[in-house]
Amino acid sequence: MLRIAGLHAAYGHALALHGVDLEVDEAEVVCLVGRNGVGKSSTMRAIVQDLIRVTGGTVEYDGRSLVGLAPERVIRRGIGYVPEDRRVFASMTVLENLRVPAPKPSGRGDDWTIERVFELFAPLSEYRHRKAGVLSGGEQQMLSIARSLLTNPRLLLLDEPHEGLAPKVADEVVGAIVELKRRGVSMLIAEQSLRTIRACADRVYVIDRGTTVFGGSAAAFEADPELARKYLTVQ
Ligand SMILES: Nc1ncnc2c1ncn2[C@@H]1O[C@H](COP(=O)(O)OP(=O)(O)OP(=O)(O)O)[C@@H](O)[C@H]1O
Repeated sequence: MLRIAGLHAAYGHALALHGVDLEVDEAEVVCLVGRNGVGKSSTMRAIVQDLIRVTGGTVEYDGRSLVGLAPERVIRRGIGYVPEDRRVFASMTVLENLRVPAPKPSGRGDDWTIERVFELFAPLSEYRHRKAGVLSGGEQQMLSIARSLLTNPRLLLLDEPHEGLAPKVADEVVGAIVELKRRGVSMLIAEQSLRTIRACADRVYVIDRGTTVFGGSAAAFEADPELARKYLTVQ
């Protein structure tokens, strides 16, 4: 469904990506790994056309190019994006945050509703009238994912969903990712650890200094411990 080939992208004149190749197929979980600053977030931004400018290569979703679209049009095509900084509205309650996205019917008859996202993320249900700004990092992460689900994405981009979370909370987020996979949501997840790869990845791409240096099955990635040693921060 998502095909990126020979992607080059820049912030102003500063080239951040020069040769990213990756694919995500229907119902697949794909992990994008690499150390700090190698271009994982930039790749996600180049998909949603946010902040960064594509200067070469192709980014196609369902066979059509995303390059040059406004970010909201990319989202309307069925791509959900949960950035690293989560971007919840701190002064609004959990419920008010969840009422922000304009619902887009999926046409598949299994649309997400606020009550369904509360089933997936029980703490959000409990804190529905609390201001988002006082939630823990893990709860804000859940809120950001929940809000994105309400647009009924077929593909969800998660940028380092465990960043800064305590191990137990990170496990809860992984649990939700596994459940989303079970429900057929395709995901591209930026990662610096083996946690999600072990829990649910089908495929892994490694980025180093703006270029894809490995692409293969999660089993092939795990079979070569040198890859994790060289390109992951947490093993
Ligand atoms: N808004 C920006 N303006 C200019 N350069 C940027 C911007 N964001 C990132 N960069 C640069 O782009 C390169 C790739 O950064 P990117 O954030 O994509 O890496 P990353 O793999 O996601 O790492 P991290 O985990 O630190 O976010 C880095 O050299 C970074 O300094």
